[in-house]
Amino acid sequence: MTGTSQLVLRGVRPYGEGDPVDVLVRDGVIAELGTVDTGADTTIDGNGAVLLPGFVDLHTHLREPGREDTETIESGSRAAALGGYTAVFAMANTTPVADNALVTDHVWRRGQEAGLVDVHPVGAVTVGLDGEKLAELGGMAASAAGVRVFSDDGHCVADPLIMRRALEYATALDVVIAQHAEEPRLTVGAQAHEGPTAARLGLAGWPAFAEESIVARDCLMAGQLGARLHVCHVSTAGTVDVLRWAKARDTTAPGTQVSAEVTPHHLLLDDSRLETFDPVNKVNPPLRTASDAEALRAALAEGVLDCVATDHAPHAVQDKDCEWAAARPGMCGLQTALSVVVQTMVRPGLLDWRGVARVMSERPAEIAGLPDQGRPIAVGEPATLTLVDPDAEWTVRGAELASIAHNTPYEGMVLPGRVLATLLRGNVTAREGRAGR
Ligand SMILES: NC(=O)N[C@@H](CC(=O)O)C(=O)O
Ligand SMILES: [Zn+2]
Ligand SMILES: [Zn+2]
Repeated sequence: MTGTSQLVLRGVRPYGEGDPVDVLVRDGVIAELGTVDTGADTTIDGNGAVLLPGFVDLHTHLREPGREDTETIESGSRAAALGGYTAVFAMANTTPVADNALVTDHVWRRGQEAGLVDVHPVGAVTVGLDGEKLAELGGMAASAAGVRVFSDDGHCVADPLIMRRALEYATALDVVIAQHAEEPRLTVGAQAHEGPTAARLGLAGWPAFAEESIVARDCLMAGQLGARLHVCHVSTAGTVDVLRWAKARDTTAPGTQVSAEVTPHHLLLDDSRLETFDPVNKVNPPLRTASDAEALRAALAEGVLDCVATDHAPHAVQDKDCEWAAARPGMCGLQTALSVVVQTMVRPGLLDWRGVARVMSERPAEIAGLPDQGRPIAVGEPATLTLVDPDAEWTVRGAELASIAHNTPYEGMVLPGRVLATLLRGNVTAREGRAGR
């Protein structure tokens, strides 16, 4: 599908607003918006579908290098394009760990070769994710990949002095530290959200305050150091309270010091799903209570939570289809994220399509400092776009997803909202359920 110099989207509604218009794309850029009489090499009929800026995922696990049996940069890129994404941030917990420029440049280059989505490597904060020695953040930031986000995700940067140093380096380099907030001393052997459900099922608890205490500590440090902190996969109502407080006391431009993401699964699911003991529901941080999920939805609508990030975490059958305690935490999310957002936020009236553009595209692009993503839909802007049928419903089938692993907690669920097409700088990267160029 590549090589198209001129393409028309017919009858689409930017941000779901107003009457349908046509969009002429020439050489990767939006050339006309309105009624387009020009012919084109490719025409996509929108039939009134919603046009949004391409989605940006700040948190995805692509598993290459090391676990290509579960996901590769190529297969994950297909899943991303099909999910409406035009940029993803690939977490550093690979084998080898992405804690140096050799690995991050490799990930970047493989992403460019696949060419379906911009794959931005996340650099590790500490060598080997061991939490003890800072990685060479400057080397990764200055390399071809130009790493802008650093995280030990999968692990918490628990040592406060290491975290302090990381925040200081991040300020000097103008990059962001994304923290997986989990006080490890409070989650030894933890299997599920600490509460009545875990107690009844006999699963060791992962208390809410193991997350909240780290978020509070890190917000205090970021505030006093003037550093930028991004909080990964917020899962509790208490963390929302801490973030609301931290954002209110930010004396620089609001929202510059601390930002936060929420996953689709923490918006939709809760720990009542654990009754079946199906490890497909095992994830880190764990599914919390229904009232936590409600607080997360309200906070996303309010802006206390900045964006949605998938934490797409593919795992092999043998690592998921086993007894609960032995199963790896994590769930696939790239192809279902938009639908879960439509289900939990758009249908109940918590977000309109402008709001979806904000939480799925504009804010994540801002947080990571991507200049050409999350842009307005306007003449002269890059044609990096996602076309969504808001009324379509579909049944999730793990086996039909583009990821190599199939661990989805939404198996058999009927979800609303479907990605019709994804464009990356004018190239059609997904269309009618097929990814490619
Ligand atoms: N979320 C998860 O449950 N798992 C992630 C690691 C992480 O995001 O902490 C993974 O790499 O599988
Ligand atoms: Zn994590
Ligand atoms: Zn993760």
